[in-house]
Order: sequence, then structure tokens, then C-alpha cells
Amino acid sequence: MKTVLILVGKTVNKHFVAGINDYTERIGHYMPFIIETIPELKNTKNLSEDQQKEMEGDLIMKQIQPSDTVVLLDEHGAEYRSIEYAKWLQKKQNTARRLVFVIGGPYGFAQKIYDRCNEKISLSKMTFSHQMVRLIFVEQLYRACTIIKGEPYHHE
Ligand SMILES: C[S@@+](CC[C@H](N)C(=O)[O-])C[C@H]1O[C@@H](n2cnc3c(N)ncnc32)[C@H](O)[C@@H]1O
Repeated sequence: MKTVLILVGKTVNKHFVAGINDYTERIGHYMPFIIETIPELKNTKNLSEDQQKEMEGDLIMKQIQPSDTVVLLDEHGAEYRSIEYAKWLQKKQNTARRLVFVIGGPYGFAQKIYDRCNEKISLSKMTFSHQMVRLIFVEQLYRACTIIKGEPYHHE
């Protein structure tokens, strides 16, 4: 199974970039994992928040294939403990061809993205910035990979 993470906008903070690169490399030892970054349309053409979400939504849709299993990172999504999340991921490894996670832009997702998704996952009931949540997500994905392999990274 290929796993893809779609992001809106380049990661700005160099410390986040370093952390994301570190976990991306680690995840790559467990499964094929790539990050696709679409442009954030902030400050272009004086777009309203809704127009920005719509246009970013069109760019996200272009990255999605019909057979993809699409999982949105969303604070209103299902919440898992890390071990439950690892079990969820293992099931997906057995059933999905391409597992595509999407993190929204600063204003979240356009309705068309909610309509297309298969599932929504929350990392907390609190809202993280679209820049910070990507680092938290890749750490959790790495953690799940180590749990599946029975490796001693995770301690309850
Ligand atoms: C600043 S948030 C957008 C908040 C927006 N009000 C909304 O309703 O989605 C930017 C993106 O970060 C991700 N995000 C933020 N907090 C999250 C959380 N607790 N769990 C999962 N994803 C989260 C989501 O993908 C969201 O689209």
C-alpha cells in the first residue's frame, strides 16, 4: 500500500521542516510514503476564505485518484488511542491500494473534499495550525508503524 499525505502550503518553520523530514524518512523504512504539497492561495487575488477553500479544494481533488482511500485530518473526526490507530492502519494496509491523508489549509476543507473523503480522523479536540498539525501527524504515523512491528518506540 502506498501512503500519501497532501498538504496545503509549504512548511514555513525550519524546525517543523526538520522534524517532518526526519519522520518522513523513518516512515519510509516501514512503507512507501510521500508528501504532496499544493500551493496555499493566501493573498492571491484578494480571495475570500470560501473562495480560497474552493480553489485549494480543486487542487486537492487533482491529486486524488478514483480508487484512493481518502482520510481527512479533521478535529471533528474519529479519535483513536495510538494502539487503536495502529490497528486501524494495519487494516488499511490490507485493504487500501493507496491511502491518502489530507490536511486542510488555514480555513479547513471545501465541502467537495468532505463529500469525497472516506473517513475523518481527529488528533485532538483542539485546533492546531495547518503548519503544526503536519508534524504531529507524521510522528503519529511513525508511532503506528513501530507499534505494528512490535518495536519499542511506543510506551503506554
Ligand atoms: C487551522 S485548521 C482549520 C480549522 C477550520 N476552522 C476547520 O474547521 O477545519 C487547518 C487544518 O489542520 C488540520 N487540523 C487542525 N486541528 C486538527 C485536529 N485536532 N485533528 C486533526 N486535524 C486537525 C485540519 O486538516 C484542518 O483542515
